[in-house]
Amino acid sequence: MSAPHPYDFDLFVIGGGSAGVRLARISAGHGAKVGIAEGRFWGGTCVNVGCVPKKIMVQAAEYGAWARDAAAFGWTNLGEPQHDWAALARARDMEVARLSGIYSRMLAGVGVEIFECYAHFTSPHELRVGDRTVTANRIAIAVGGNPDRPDIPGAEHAYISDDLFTLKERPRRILVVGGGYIGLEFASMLNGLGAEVTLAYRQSLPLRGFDHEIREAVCEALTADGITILPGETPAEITRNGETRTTRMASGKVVEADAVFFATGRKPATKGLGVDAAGINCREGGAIAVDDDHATNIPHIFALGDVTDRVNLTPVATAMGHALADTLFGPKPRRASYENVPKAVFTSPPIGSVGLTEEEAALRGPVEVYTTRFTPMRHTITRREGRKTLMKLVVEGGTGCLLGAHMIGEDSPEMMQGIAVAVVNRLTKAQLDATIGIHPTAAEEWVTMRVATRRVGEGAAKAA
Ligand SMILES: Cc1cc2nc3c(=O)[nH]c(=O)nc-3n(C[C@H](O)[C@H](O)[C@H](O)COP(=O)(O)OP(=O)(O)OC[C@H]3O[C@@H](n4cnc5c(N)ncnc54)[C@H](O)[C@@H]3O)c2cc1C
Ligand SMILES: NC(=O)c1ccc[n+]([C@@H]2O[C@H](COP(=O)([O-])OP(=O)(O)OC[C@H]3O[C@@H](n4cnc5c(N)ncnc54)[C@H](O)[C@@H]3O)[C@@H](O)[C@H]2O)c1
Repeated sequence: MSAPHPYDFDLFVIGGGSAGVRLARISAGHGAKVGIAEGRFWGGTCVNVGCVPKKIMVQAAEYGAWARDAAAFGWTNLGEPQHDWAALARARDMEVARLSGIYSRMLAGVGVEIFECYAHFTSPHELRVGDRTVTANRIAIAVGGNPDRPDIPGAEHAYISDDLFTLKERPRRILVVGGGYIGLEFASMLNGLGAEVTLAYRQSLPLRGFDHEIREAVCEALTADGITILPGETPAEITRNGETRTTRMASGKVVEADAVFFATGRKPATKGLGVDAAGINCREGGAIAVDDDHATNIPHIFALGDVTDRVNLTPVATAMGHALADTLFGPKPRRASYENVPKAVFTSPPIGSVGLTEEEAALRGPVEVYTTRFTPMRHTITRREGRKTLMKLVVEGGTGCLLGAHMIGEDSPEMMQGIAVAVVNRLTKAQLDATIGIHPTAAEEWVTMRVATRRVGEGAAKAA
């Protein structure tokens, strides 16, 4: 499609991660002339230093536990499993390289012009891309974010999440700081791979925003797995003596470890992007401010994905990229929804969640809560500690509509994808009840929780 304007491209995308690649690929498929710049790695955070290598390492950790469990099922001559970190790193890095290669080839395949360098604005329609200057009718910022490091003395002695994927060997004693997704996933996985792990976070419970009962249950599970949990702790200083890092907390508590990981959040990657040269407004903290169609205050410049700091998950970034491409170049404009985004935390056991928590729902009006807690069949045999599954449904009083579903237990992220369809579409508890279970599974509990565990939110004002 030839461009009816004087610019080099119909669309130029800055950042070849989850959001940018999808936006560029679908836009080109609609016939737009598209360019994309990626300065570090095709596929972005998710493919290279996020979801993918993390999940491979989580799976590696599971095998150790399963090998230990196997004796309970009659397997013999197994011995104590030993983990080879370098072998895992090789397998992981090969898969990451394969996927990253697919991303760049996919773009070239649909005619997107790819630039393997950083880009920055020189004016609202012009970018410096490596040693070239390009112009575009529309520009999309999809530069993602970078790990943040608390500003404390000795912070340089700690690792950030990216560093996990280049470590040559597993440290023996590890302190993980942060009670969010990355803190919990890293603590659980590194413990499963044989490290002695301490997890410290500021609040009394981890995973702010998740259902309270699930937050309590994950602490029980991680503790049962041998992780030392330090709630209410914030690091104040790190000193290094040889390979030992000594972290002094604000409370005065001291933790010694061979490695400290900061998992204290991420910052939008807007530094050096030249947002001022284009006149783009940022929110406090650096995230780019956008409207419901991902337009910035400069109408032909868009931003999407983690750089907007809304729901920082890969499927959200890709959904927004796809919707924006359809809106700008497709036959029918559309928006993807930030409502009821299903979430998973890949701890052992993992967490799956969608919709309102019990606490959020109870603020809006009367709610029925259905819960079940049980030991899954596998662990009635292994007798492994801390393996209890918790499943809960949050149901609107009166209408019976499903408002939320939350679970900690094996396979919960896999199950939650299906349950999310019910919650997103406001199916009712009665419709779940009318669905026949699959036996014997843990998943059948979703359709067999008959009696409400409790009713809450009776006094709350019904939300408009
Ligand atoms: C350890 C970890 C685990 C995660 N696990 C999960 C998970 O299990 N599930 C999930 O849904 N999400 C997970 N996430 C979050 C997920 O990775 C992000 O939400 C997602 O990658 C965001 O996509 P994005 O396109 O906005 O940004 P990114 O994927 O970060 O892509 C941005 C790209 O822009 C490039 N770039 C930056 N500046 C420039 C510039 N000036 N010029 C050119 N290129 C530039 C960067 O190099 C990068 O490749 C995880 C994140 C981390 C850190
Ligand atoms: N399974 C998944 O889908 C998955 C996995 C990893 C990351 N992610 C995404 O990446 C984002 C970033 O992950 P994250 O875990 O870094 O961030 P997060 O926002 O989830 O958690 C950050 C944690 O660090 C704490 N913190 C912040 N500053 C601190 C300080 N100075 N000292 C001590 N603690 C401090 C916060 O209280 C919080 O507990 C997540 O919010 C999520 O959107 C998703």
